[in-house]
Amino acid sequence: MNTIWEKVMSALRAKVFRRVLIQKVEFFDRYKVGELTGLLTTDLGSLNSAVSENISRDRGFRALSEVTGTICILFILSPQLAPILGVLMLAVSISVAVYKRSTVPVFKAHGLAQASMSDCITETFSAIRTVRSFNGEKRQMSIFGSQVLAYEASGTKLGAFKSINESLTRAAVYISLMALYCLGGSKVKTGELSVGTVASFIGYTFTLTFAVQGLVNTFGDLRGSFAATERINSVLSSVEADEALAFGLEREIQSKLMHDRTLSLFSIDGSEHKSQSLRQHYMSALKSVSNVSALAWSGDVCLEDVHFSYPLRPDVEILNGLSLSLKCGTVTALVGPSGAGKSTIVQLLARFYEPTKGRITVAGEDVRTFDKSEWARVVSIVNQEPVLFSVSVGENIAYGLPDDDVSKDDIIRAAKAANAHDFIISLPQGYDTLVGERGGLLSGGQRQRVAIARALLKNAPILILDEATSALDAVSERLVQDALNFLMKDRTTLVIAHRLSTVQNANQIALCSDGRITELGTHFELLAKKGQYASLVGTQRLAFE
Ligand SMILES: Nc1ncnc2c1ncn2[C@@H]1O[C@H](COP(=O)(O)OP(=O)(O)OP(=O)(O)O)[C@@H](O)[C@H]1O
Repeated sequence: MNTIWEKVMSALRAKVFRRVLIQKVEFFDRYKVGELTGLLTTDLGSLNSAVSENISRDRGFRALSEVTGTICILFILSPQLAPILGVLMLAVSISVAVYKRSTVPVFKAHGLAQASMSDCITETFSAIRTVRSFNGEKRQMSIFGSQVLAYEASGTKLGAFKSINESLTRAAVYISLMALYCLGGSKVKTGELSVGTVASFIGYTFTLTFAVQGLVNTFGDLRGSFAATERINSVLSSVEADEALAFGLEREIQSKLMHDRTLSLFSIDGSEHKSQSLRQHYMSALKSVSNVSALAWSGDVCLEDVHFSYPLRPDVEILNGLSLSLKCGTVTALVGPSGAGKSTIVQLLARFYEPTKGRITVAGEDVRTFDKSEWARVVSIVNQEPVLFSVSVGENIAYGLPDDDVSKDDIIRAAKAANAHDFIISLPQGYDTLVGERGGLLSGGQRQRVAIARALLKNAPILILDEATSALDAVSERLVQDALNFLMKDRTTLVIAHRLSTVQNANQIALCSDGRITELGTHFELLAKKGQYASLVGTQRLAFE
């Protein structure tokens, strides 16, 4: 039983993880990392312990059989006393259950206080650099301090409720026993029952008391597990899964199942038949995947009359009729004031979100006709703060590529081209050195060069550089810029940069303002226009030739 339950739990954990993973990006805008972590740890943990204690390890069944068995014995011993005892026990159980129900808000508040604490921890540590750079330590400590106090207060309240619960239960049990002594005593006095029968009856009553208590606890645990299941369901049903991603993922899982048994936990089984048939319907609407890459290497990427609002703020239109053509194999720089929508364009090109109106095409084909896993393969993004994973440098460079497609030589070649090889071989274990959580054991410039090596190895035809060099000192910036120039060669590149000096060599510069492209041309053409771009350049007081 135990083994079966552990298997069921592993499968459930994997299914919940998969369901979270394939949600649309807006799902992750809505929920905090800590909340989602809680779903997979605390909620599934309480479901696991409730069921494994009570069903898998038979505690609940044992309590149930003990209660039934003892009641039978009591009936045999004394058919007159047993119903009276039954009524008393039932009254005790009902009052305990009612009381426990009234403590649900206290339990909930305690759970929420715990979740807030874990949110604060996740938020602080996952953004430690931002905290450092803004001297935010004191602020975070103060927030965490108030959450610790709130947790302490809810813990104290919960403790008080628990002890009242315990005292009431015991008082009720002893009152029942006293009533039984009095009643039994009077029956012995009138000769209706023998002393022995009453003594054994009282002995069995103790057994029944403990068994009933066990049963009440089991119901309490099961109620907790229903609450956890309800929470998991309510979070997962709040937005739709991203079918364009789910389909590609499922196809990849199926193709890898032969080699990787752990993936079988994540594959769709018969119980998800409905979503499988939906996915097959979706699949039939998709174009053949093999030509995405060919199209992206040979055709322009165009945003055609794109309108967009973030799903969490549907009434605020961020892009309103934006059109821009990224010529194949050339560099387009996107500039504009803060909040104009530049990063939003990146998110649409990466297909984290889809336009609300208009379309994005590659060589004339709407990108929505390709599944997202395939699309992800043709787009590389290098951010200002690249995210590295807490594995080795080499594994980070090869991240996401099939193991059998990448050799150590390929990794070294990419690292050399990204100006990263020299610093990597000076690390204690070279390419096998672990980079720490989010790459924290490397400097900012080193992390970027690893990210560039990763993009080089991925060899995607479309490249997006989002403010890639703005956080670096002069030496690192030169190393990173050289690596980027190599990376951009022959790729359709979109560069977003606030410092206009870094984009003057782009083939075209697009100025984004109020959710549209308002100026388009080369650096000198736009300067000659004396429009918004020229005044932005003026504001930045940069010395151009
Ligand atoms: N996930 C989101 N949900 C809702 N609104 C968002 C979201 N992300 C960005 N916005 C809003 O969209 C608008 C455009 O933001 P965006 O990040 O695209 O601007 P930007 O031009 O890249 O700015 P910056 O140069 O400062 O990075 C802003 O008003 C921002 O508040």
